[in-house]
Amino acid sequence: MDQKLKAVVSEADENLQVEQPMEQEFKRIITAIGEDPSREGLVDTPSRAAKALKYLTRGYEQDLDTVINGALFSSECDSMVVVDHIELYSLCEHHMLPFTGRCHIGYIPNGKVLGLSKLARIVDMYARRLQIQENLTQEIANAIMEVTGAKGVGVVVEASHLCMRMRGVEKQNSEMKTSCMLGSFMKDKDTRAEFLQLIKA
Ligand SMILES: Nc1nc2c(ncn2[C@@H]2O[C@H](COP(=O)(O)OP(=O)(O)OP(=O)(O)O)[C@@H](O)[C@H]2O)c(=O)[nH]1
Ligand SMILES: [Zn+2]
Repeated sequence: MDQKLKAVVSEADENLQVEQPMEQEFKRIITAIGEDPSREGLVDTPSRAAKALKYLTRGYEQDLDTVINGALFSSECDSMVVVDHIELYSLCEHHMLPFTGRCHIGYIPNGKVLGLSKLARIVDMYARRLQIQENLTQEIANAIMEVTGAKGVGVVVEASHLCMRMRGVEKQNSEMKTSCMLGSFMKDKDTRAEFLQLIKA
């Protein structure tokens, strides 16, 4: 490639980088809040912020099949399996501010158990999207039911929302607790009680 063409291609590359839509939007936001996006400390901020937001919402690029990666194993186990205190980081869909907390999962297998880490990966896949906590809880439970065909699934999420702490009503200590019980966890109160007891312990 001759020098002139190289220069044109390199300039086009630069423009392409600058014109990444999310970066452009962050530049506009920085301007809208009264800051100068060209000042030294902020020059790279639009691209950093875009990268961070893409990371925080990477769940949109994932699907259940890829996340599970075939880690579903035959098992005779028909007792409750509980994995608790799976930390979660999400963004509330109303303010796009973080909510963070823990997810507790229980299920009763029906011939198949799921790779342990995959429960946490399912939580992440749905948490790393714009969410409300109620839907997040339900989506996690439905996914586990769909993938394992379990006799029952229970999911409890406890989370603290920055939109309630840093702004708005500014309540620092309240947590939202949501649950979704499916199959035997819904129908059988002893199963539900066993699950709730296990996650309390
Ligand atoms: N149910 C539910 N509500 C949420 C969640 N995250 C944020 N919210 C609420 O969404 C509501 C949005 O209410 P609006 O009145 O439209 O927005 P707002 O003026 O910013 O509300 P305030 O937060 O009360 O200042 C607020 O009550 C938030 O607390 C969530 O995960 N679940
Ligand atoms: Zn919010």
